Amino acid sequence: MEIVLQQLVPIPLREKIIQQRSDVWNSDITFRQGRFIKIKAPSGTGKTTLIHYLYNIRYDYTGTVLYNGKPWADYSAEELASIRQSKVSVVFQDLRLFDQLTAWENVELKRTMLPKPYHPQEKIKEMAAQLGVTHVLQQSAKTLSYGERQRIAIIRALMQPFEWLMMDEPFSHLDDANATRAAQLIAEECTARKAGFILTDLDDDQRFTYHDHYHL
Ligand SMILES: Nc1ncnc2c1ncn2[C@@H]1O[C@H](COP(=O)(O)OP(=O)(O)OP(=O)(O)O)[C@@H](O)[C@H]1O
Repeated sequence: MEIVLQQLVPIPLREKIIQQRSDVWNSDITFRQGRFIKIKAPSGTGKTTLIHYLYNIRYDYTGTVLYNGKPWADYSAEELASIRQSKVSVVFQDLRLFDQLTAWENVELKRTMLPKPYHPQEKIKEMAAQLGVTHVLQQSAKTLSYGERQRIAIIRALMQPFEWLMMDEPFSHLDDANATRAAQLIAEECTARKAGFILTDLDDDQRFTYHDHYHL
């Protein structure tokens, strides 16, 4: 199980990329399941763009992204929906919580997407306690601080089964202690599923033992 990038170049960034060296853009690389992969890049070099290509919600690129040997473009809408329910989970930089729902409802919605949930409901409480967000679970998501929203988005992403977990600067608004606890939880969940983990960040991140490092 792998994700392969072949000569991927974002059309809006084409000029910039041609002038600079990148491990990812305009290269052939393979992300393998089970590995922890760090993608480091300064602001504005395309971390969010890359995550959107890997999750197949943005298509303004040349080159190819192959998921398990098949280009994203060749998957049907039904196949893509199924992949997002059980194979690929994501924490976007803008988190994308449903503001009109409570934090709990945001997580529960994801947990119950499949008829047979991956985690029991008690797991939400357990993870919320670990990440110090028990007291906000019944609050509407729009009233949460950004750091609380980040922790809820992380818990939400861990509720579904997945072979790949992608996170775009997931700790940007967390203090060190909470980031460390979140990283521990993420690593445990990825290891239990033998999943691949892709994290983008501005800095060197010491919270995971990465197998692969790339500079965007
Ligand atoms: N649809 C678009 N059209 C034109 N330019 C775009 C488009 N989307 C992104 N860009 C530009 O591409 C560059 C990379 O954007 P992106 O959000 O992927 O960067 P990033 O590395 O995630 O940045 P940050 O660390 O600040 O979040 C930016 O200069 C942005 O302005």
